[in-house]
Amino acid sequence: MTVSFTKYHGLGNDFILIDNRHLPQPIVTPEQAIKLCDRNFGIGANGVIFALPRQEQADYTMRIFNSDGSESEMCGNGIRCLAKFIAEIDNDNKTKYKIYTGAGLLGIELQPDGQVKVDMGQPKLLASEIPTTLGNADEKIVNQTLEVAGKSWSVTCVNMGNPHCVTFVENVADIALEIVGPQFEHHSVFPERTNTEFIQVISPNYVKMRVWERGAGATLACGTGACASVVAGVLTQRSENKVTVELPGGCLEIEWSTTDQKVYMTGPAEKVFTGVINESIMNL
Ligand SMILES: N[C@@H](CCC[C@H](N)C(=O)O)C(=O)O
Repeated sequence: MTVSFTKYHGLGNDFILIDNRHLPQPIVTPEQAIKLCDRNFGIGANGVIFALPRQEQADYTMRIFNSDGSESEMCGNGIRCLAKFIAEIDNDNKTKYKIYTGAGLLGIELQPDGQVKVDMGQPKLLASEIPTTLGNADEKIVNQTLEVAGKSWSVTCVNMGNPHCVTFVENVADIALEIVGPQFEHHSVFPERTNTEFIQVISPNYVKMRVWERGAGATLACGTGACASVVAGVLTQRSENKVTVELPGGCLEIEWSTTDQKVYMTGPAEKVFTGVINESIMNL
């Protein structure tokens, strides 16, 4: 069995895109995804994304496996890459798509300057929705204390389809990501693990972010994480609702709309190369 793929990235958060239009289930298994994401023995990526047949009123369904083989409900940088990939394989002049994800039906717009704008939906904020056992199930987790790696952190939790734990710090450069990141990810208060964002507020509409992703580790950018961070910034009165988020891979423009309470993300997505996966890798 041979499988064709296209490699894309959104601010250095990189993905293997698979045309899965003919089948409702991913044609690559989680075990194969781990191998494909390996930077030495595979193609190298933070995850594998599938363009699956439509569901409900969507044009397509998106699914994503992280580089550790776990599945996520949603991926912000990935959905921008998927939109460009779909435009390429459909080869039409459409600029608007509806994509069904684990966060529901999301609207995407390819903009004339090459950027992609995504309606990321409304954030979920209750502890039971994150999910986290920090605090009561029916309350928001805002500025709550969490002990991680022998230190007390003030955290705010946001679900953007996937779980996020946001913490504001003096200087993101000081965070020992490889040490604290895994301890947040696997903390017992997060039954489905968590993505963790470390945020330094430069001004009310400009923040710096570093991220430790569930199932992928330190990445150069995380779209859902940038959205969660702006929501957390508003909830804790540290930022405005329209913010430039600077990540190691570049900047995303995020707005938490006061009109429809949805989060809007605008950023780039770039094709890198196409290829065919060797049969021996698929057979593991
Ligand atoms: N990088 C992504 C998020 C990918 C999924 C995440 N690791 C998870 O398991 O929830 C983004 O850009 O949002």
